[in-house]
Amino acid sequence: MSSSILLPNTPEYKKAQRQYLKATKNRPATIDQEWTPFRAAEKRFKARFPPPDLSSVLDLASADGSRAQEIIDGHWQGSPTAVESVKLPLRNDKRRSNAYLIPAIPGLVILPSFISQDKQRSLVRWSLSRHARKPNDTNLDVHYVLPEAGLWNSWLEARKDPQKDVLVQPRASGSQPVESPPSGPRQLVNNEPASPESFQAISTTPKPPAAPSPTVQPTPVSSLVHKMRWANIGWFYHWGTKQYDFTKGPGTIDEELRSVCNDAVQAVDWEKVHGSSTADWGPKGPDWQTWHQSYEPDAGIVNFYQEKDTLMAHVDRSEVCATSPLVSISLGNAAVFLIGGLTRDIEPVPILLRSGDVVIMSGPACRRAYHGIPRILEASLPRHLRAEGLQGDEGKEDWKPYEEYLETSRININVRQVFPRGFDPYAGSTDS
Ligand SMILES: O=C(O)CCC(=O)C(=O)O
Ligand SMILES: [Fe+2]
Repeated sequence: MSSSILLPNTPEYKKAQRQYLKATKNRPATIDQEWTPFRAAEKRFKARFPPPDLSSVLDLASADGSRAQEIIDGHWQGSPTAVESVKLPLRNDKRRSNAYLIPAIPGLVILPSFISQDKQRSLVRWSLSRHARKPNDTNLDVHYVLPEAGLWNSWLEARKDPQKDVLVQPRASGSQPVESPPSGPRQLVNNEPASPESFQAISTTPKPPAAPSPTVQPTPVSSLVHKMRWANIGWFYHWGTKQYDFTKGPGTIDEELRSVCNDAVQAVDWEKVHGSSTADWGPKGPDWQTWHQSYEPDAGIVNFYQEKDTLMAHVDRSEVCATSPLVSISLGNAAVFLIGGLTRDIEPVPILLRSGDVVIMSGPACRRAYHGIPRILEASLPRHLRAEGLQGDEGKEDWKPYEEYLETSRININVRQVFPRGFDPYAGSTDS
């Protein structure tokens, strides 16, 4: 898709207009009155027609002269003043860059362009080639017998030799019996927020494996690669119960990723973020004073978005620690991020996230705030993620498949700390 959808009188714009008129012809005029403010915002930004107006979207990059080219190439632009933000210099930072606090969402910290261009490319490679494969679980594992080398690495081979674009077989095929969910009464999904008190109950809740779909068809590597939606990081997440499955062990956290997340948490002066907090931090009180020592990521997810994908409003409440920093890294195409409050009835704040931006969600108010991604901003891939943007010839050919994939994608690496300081999951208690 090209950026011409933004220009009236282009064939793309007119086509989107026709599709819109057709789709909305029979829609009752009052339909939007039933939507919560969060839902209404999602609808607004998701719309293909008219293309969303981003003037209400906070775009911190547009106040940064060093990102001017990135904004021009990325087509879409918000406003650096659309939402009130407060500049906070980073600690021990030679580049003299800043974090930004959003007073409407206490505990939300944005670090624009925190990840260098080199590091962005390295994290893209890590996500696709090294991480989204065994032993890490992906959305496709339950349904397909994925290639041993990992789907992405098989795709790299298939690009060079079409003979290698083999059919990936469904799990529920041939003589294999289809696994069915355990018999007996259906388990209610307990989506109560996790906490140290509920840890025992969470650990012992049965977590039956999901059943492979009996309807999926053998699918070539070349098309399955675009169906990858997520890959698990660290502690194993059980989607059926929306709880971590601690019986499967802690998994590993990649050292490069751990160090990026740690750098981000160390760069923030937490006293300035939470020093005057009046929020309820739970029975043990605020813990932000220890984050520079105690922050230790141990779980998370890599999200792979294709252009039309969205992530609906949700709260990540499965972590036993409900306050520690959640570090979220944006790579590839830009997106609109919405974050509101404890219910969907609170009007969310829209924020434009570009490749290399880091968002930290911390403290009780922010970690329990509804948030989501209603829009991937198509055609916004920055030049430094294109082969032509690489210095010299070295690595250009090698980068091409990543560029091609990113052209229509966004990757988000969302990293969490499940346990509070001093909590021993095997003893099931906190030292105090
Ligand atoms: O893609 C993003 O920026 C947010 C992802 C997210 O909220 C999540 O994975 O829980
Ligand atoms: Fe989330």
